[in-house]
Amino acid sequence: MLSSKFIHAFTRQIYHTNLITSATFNVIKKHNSTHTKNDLVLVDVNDKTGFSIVTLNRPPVNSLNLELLSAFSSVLDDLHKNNSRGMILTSSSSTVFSAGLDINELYKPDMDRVRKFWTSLQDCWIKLYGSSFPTAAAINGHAPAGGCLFAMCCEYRVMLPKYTIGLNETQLGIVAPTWFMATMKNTIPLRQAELALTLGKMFKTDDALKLGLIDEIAENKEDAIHKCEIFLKKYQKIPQTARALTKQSYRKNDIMELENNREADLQLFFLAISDPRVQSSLGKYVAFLKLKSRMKPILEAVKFLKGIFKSKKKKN
Ligand SMILES: CCCCCC/C=C\CC(=O)SCCNC(=O)CCNC(=O)[C@H](O)C(C)(C)COP(=O)(O)OP(=O)(O)OC[C@H]1O[C@@H](n2cnc3c(N)ncnc32)[C@H](O)[C@@H]1OP(=O)(O)O
Repeated sequence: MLSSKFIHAFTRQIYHTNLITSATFNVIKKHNSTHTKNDLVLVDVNDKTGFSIVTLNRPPVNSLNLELLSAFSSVLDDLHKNNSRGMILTSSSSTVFSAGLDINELYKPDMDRVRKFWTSLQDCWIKLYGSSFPTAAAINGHAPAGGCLFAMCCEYRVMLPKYTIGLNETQLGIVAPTWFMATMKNTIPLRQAELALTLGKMFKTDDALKLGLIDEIAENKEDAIHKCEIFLKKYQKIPQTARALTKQSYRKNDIMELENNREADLQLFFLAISDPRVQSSLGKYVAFLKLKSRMKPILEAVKFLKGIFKSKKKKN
């Protein structure tokens, strides 16, 4: 049975897709520009196609903190209100799509802030996974955990070579929420999803393609965006309402599961982050990331010297 909340959402959806006229959309087209949401999320509407390129812009790695999630949630609202023709999600970093949740929000959290943080994450997932407009991800860098989640929420994924993507939570000693798992189950075969989730596996671009976790590989960011546009254009001939309702029907059980249990999900999250073992795992992980970051110049120097040594050996 559909909850009354969801039926309302559907009715609203029909209202939006049918009754928001193209005149509304033209207003946006006329004022076509790059909008910013505190600079953390950039929105660029393409005049010709009507597609919005939404760029996550929180250097260095687009880790999802409360402010970034709030800005993204508000962008998703705007796209919905403006009856967007389609969205392409990407990143301003040249090597990272998104590093997932900001570990600093989870490690020794302030309880008031972390409540808002988790609620914002729930909001973003519900809005993105259930969006009325079609979505594609141009994955121009690594996409672990929450980064992979947002990419999987989109209906199409194009990724650049030699990066990694996956839900790696178990490797951090944490459990991905059921709605993260549901999103993966909607993307790759069930058995593969179970293995990927329990192993916390990160897939290289080629393997992600074989698995169906991504749909295409692109040469560079521009090519990825172009491929996403080709995908979105396929919907131009399909009546909007039929497309939107079909997508939402397909995803409604997962969405309703969270919609109906948001407080319980929040309490489960509180329970997890209050567990000393989880805090200890997160503490070690924060330290590991910091050490890895500091070691980078040394590792790069070693790599450089190895290269020189190899080429000298070849000459001899
Ligand atoms: C607890 C209850 C249950 C909750 C359920 C939670 C569900 C989802 C959880 C998550 O999403 S947890 C996040 C998981 N993310 C990761 O494991 C990714 C970690 N990061 C990386 O692997 C790498 O940073 C990268 C993304 C591959 C990029 O590598 P690169 O070499 O380009 O950059 P780094 O030098 O590693 O990092 C730069 C800088 O960013 C900091 N940082 C990286 N990731 C995060 C993060 N997720 N949160 C916060 N900060 C992050 C890293 O420490 C460096 O900082 P500085 O030391 O330079 O200050």
